[in-house]
Amino acid sequence: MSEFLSLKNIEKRFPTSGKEAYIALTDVNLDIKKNEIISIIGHKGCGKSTLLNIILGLEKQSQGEIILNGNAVSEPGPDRAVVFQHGSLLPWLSVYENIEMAIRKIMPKLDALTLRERVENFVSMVNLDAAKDKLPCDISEGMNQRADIARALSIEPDVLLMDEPFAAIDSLTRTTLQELLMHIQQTVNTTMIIMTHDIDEAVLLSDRVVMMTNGPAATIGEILEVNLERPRNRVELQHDPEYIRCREAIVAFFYEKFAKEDE
Ligand SMILES: Nc1ncnc2c1ncn2[C@@H]1O[C@H](COP(=O)(O)OP(=O)(O)OP(=O)(O)O)[C@@H](O)[C@H]1O
Repeated sequence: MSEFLSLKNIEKRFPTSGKEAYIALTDVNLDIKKNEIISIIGHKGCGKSTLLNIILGLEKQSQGEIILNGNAVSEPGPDRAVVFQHGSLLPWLSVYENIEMAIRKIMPKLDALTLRERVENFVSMVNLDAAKDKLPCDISEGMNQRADIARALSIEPDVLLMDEPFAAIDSLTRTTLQELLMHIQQTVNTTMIIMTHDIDEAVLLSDRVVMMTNGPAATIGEILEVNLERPRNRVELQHDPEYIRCREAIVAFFYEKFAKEDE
């Protein structure tokens, strides 16, 4: 694995009504390898979404740079796809049409047969064959997230960014979605960056867990390697010493070193 996404000295300041700007992020440095799966975990307000928007090119950092495949990121591009907490499918298009439209935009020259095969392949990847002709409003929130993941992956991005993708989903469905994502991680070659609040989710899904300190001026506090083989089985992991070690390290970071009062 070679390093291909680097966050170098990222700082983000937001203007305020006063004289001083609000420093949301400072001195964020991270090298991510191709096909690596990273979770970024932190208390509310530590700047996860801000960092995600900077990597996507939707927000400009105040200092530093993001290098992807040797180039500085300055705007959004098809090499980065995103799944947000609340799905972002176009409500007037079916699941199939949403995925089809995403592919058409990036690969306008695909012939009709290849396009159809490609859409159906991604529909199947997230087990939505039976619901492919439904509108987003006629399927559950979990199915919307599955469709959104399929749509994001269908353009074959180099990096898939996910902003608390399962946070709005009930816990049993969330488990199913995490299982599905683990299966997808085994089948596609895409670097993934998952923003989350959920300790078990971070350990289960990731190769490394990046722990953010609290804001203002949040930064990376610790990085934890998760040395668990894949495929991973969540039930067996409950007794795995490495899983327990990772969990304890994250709990210690967030509840001892960087505890946060309820606001
Ligand atoms: N446009 C903005 N203007 C001013 N301050 C902002 C702006 N966007 C974010 N912030 C502040 O920057 C900090 C980081 O916000 P951000 O939304 O990135 O955190 P987060 O970790 O994603 O939070 P959450 O877990 O609640 O989604 C917060 O204190 C927030 O209030």
